[in-house]
Amino acid sequence: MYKRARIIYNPSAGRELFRKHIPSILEKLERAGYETSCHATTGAGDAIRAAETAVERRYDLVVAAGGDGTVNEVVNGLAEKKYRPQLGIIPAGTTNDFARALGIPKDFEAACDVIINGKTTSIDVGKVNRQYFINIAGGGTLTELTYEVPSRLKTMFGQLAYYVKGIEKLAWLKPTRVTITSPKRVIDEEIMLFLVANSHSVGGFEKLAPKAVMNDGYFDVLVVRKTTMPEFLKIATQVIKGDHVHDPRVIYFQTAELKVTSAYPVQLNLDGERGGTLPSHFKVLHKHLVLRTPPN
Ligand SMILES: Nc1ncnc2c1ncn2[C@@H]1O[C@H](COP(=O)(O)OP(=O)(O)OP(=O)(O)O)[C@@H](O)[C@H]1O
Repeated sequence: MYKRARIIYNPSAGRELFRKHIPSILEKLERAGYETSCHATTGAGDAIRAAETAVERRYDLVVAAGGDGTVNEVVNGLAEKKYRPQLGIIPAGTTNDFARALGIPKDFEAACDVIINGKTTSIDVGKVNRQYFINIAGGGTLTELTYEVPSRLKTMFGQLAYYVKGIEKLAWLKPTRVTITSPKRVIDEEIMLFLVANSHSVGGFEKLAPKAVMNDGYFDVLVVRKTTMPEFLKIATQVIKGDHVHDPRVIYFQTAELKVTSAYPVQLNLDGERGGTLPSHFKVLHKHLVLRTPPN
């Protein structure tokens, strides 16, 4: 019996280089025994629909080729369904945090080899209200910076655009009072931001949530309490080594479930994309998706 693979790619992702590699990627997958077809996404939300269609058509494998935004949309198209094809990732975006956390190579061909020859790993998926995330969710003023960089600017300057915009945005970071309720603890105070991580690698920081494991059934929650801006910047510099989790202004814990509410309109960010506003109910869906990952 032959197998079928659907490549869902974002032609505008990253430096728009993926399209040129399609013939060789198709060849590789066909040689590995997959009858393969492609879907080029047309705009926001299209990868969700494409993934839903791949479920209906009973594909064995869905390959998400793009950045974290595309991977997030594909996950949103698969996560709700009873039958879920396996997921492969080709990191073709500006930000490929999730692929990096999994150790998937940046080279398209090498990433395709991982899909073909790698192992299958069941990983947790985060559910927040009616949406899903695979890498990280966050709330607070700082997390708004990711969607304020126009797409063209990102194509030209890549990651650099984030940092320039990020520095500008830091001045706008405002503490907000939120209530975070998990089975073991309640936090009710003014905070700078909160992060709910499934993996340890976010925004190029390998140790943002140092204890996070993608299939342990838990989120790693990081809360930065109200601080002054110089203090906040000091915490930010500690992130490089993972020392921030020991800072008294940082709360770090693991939980499979939490609720976050606020009397103020706090924006949510899911895998770098806009995710609505609080209140939010976060739940781990343990080992919910099967991914193709590098052998070690
Ligand atoms: N054909 C298209 N043209 C423009 N935008 C698109 C197209 N297809 C999808 N998109 C949008 O592009 C967004 C970003 O995609 P993706 O993450 O794959 O790339 P990226 O280069 O890493 O960008 P980002 O860093 O913003 O995530 C997606 O959320 C999607 O809504």
